[in-house]
Amino acid sequence: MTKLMTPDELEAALRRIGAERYHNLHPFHRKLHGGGCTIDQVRAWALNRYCYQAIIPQKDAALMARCEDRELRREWLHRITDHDGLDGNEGGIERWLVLTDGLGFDRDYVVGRTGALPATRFATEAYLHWVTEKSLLEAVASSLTELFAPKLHEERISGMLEHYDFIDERVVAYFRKRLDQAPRDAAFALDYVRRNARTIEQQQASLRALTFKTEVLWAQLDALWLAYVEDMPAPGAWRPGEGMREVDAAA
Ligand SMILES: O=C(O)c1cc(C(=O)O)c2c(n1)C(=O)C(=O)c1cc(C(=O)O)[nH]c1-2
Repeated sequence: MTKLMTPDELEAALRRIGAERYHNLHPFHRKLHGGGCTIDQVRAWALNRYCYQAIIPQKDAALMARCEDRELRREWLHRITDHDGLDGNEGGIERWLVLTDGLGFDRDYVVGRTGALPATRFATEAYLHWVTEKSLLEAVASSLTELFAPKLHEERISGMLEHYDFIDERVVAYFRKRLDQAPRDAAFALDYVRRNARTIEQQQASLRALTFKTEVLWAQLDALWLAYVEDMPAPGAWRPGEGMREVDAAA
């Protein structure tokens, strides 16, 4: 029978979900970080992943819109500016576009998302809907995949710099920045869930939220694999050569 957990037991159960389900385990990531991707597979990944980047500040705004606790809003606010930028800070979305620039994409094509796989759009939109519709606790818990992100980002930075001559420091800047941002955000969210999941139902809902989020991430990589490793892109999805800046397309 499910029993009430102590905060430490709850944290251990959350971390187990990460150990078993986080997308660092996905074969596409192993291929990407190990140097096994072609430049077009890296392009497909960066183009699709833009959809995730774009939805993050929207889901953070949705979370804040339903939040009556001023302290929580104050703490959550910087997540939006981390991505959208403010004043002198260019923001994570801009840094992501530096990555897609480095891969030769036309910015309007990336931002327009018309070349993204349908499954990528559905998965990222599902995250926004989840945060909009579920309890605040579940919305916060769904961000906890970030507990596991820094290790993955480190692997990505070193693996991609080592294996691909088209990747340099400028284009991995997005991930370097997340190495500072993600641990701070994840520590806050973890503490929030530890303190606020006080009933069996709340604890189980928090675990389900984190599981759901690992599925949002996993489904995106399944779709990439099918489309660009197995060569089955959906009709209308990006094909190599499309959406490039003219100078790169001609090169
Ligand atoms: O590259 C990755 O594997 C990865 C994963 C995740 C994640 O685990 O959700 C995030 C990010 N990156 C990321 O860059 C990011 O800004 C971010 C925000 C969030 C969130 O749920 O609020 N997750 C993630």
